[in-house]
Amino acid sequence: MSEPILAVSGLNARIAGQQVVEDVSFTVPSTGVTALLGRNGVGKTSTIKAILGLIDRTGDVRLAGDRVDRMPTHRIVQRGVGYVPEDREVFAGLTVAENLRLAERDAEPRRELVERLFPDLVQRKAQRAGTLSGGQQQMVSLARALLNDNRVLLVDEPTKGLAPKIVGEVAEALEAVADTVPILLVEQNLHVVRQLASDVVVLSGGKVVHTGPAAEFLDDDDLVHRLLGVHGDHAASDDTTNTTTEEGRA
Ligand SMILES: Nc1ncnc2c1ncn2[C@@H]1O[C@H](COP(=O)(O)OP(=O)(O)OP(=O)(O)O)[C@@H](O)[C@H]1O
Repeated sequence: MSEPILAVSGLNARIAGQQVVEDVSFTVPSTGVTALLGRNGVGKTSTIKAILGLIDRTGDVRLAGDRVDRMPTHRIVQRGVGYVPEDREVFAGLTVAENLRLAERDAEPRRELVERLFPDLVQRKAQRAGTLSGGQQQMVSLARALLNDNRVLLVDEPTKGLAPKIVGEVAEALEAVADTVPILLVEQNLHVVRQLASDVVVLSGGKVVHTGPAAEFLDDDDLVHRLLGVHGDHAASDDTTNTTTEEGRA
């Protein structure tokens, strides 16, 4: 197997004096989607922020074998770690085109690729981003990360709060994006995990409690229920597939 694009080892992070990431170790293969799963508040977002140096952390983080854990965030981003944050963070008062232009870091941004994957954004380039739907804002956020020649994308809950039809559209876009760059994906919707992910890393209480192939994990209903508090994605009812429901919200 080729070298992982991202290797996290013994990662620890604290927020406001509380340890939110504890001795976390996992790898992200150089192709495909790796899903970072867990109930609400287990430290998924904090793990991503710790990798990026957005919160204080200790531990070993390697990008294609090179240590990046002592670098400030902007250097890590320059090295090719793209971040699509949970709240999308589009500039509401700027147009779609302006939002995209601001994100261009490389001398030769991949505009054709973005236009091919997000034709709707081309149609809406003069529209102010604040007037877009949640799904469209998510596309802007993904497109911004894709403009640059990133080596890995960290994508945090891209389908959160979106209507089911739009969830499908965002998942399709992610699938196309994943053909061009490996992704570490925080995702609560297990249908989306099933569709996209080859591997899963499951957190509980800031620690890794399971890693392995995605299909194997999702097929193990008892394990899914124990670790996520929901039933697997092949269970009968749709509303049992999102870990923000049921005990997952505890
Ligand atoms: N700014 C903050 N101040 C204090 N505590 C925080 C802050 N951000 C996160 N936490 C705490 O850190 C822990 C981990 O939060 P984190 O957002 O990483 O979890 P998560 O798994 O991403 O959750 P969710 O699924 O709800 O997004 C939680 O206990 C949370 O309450």
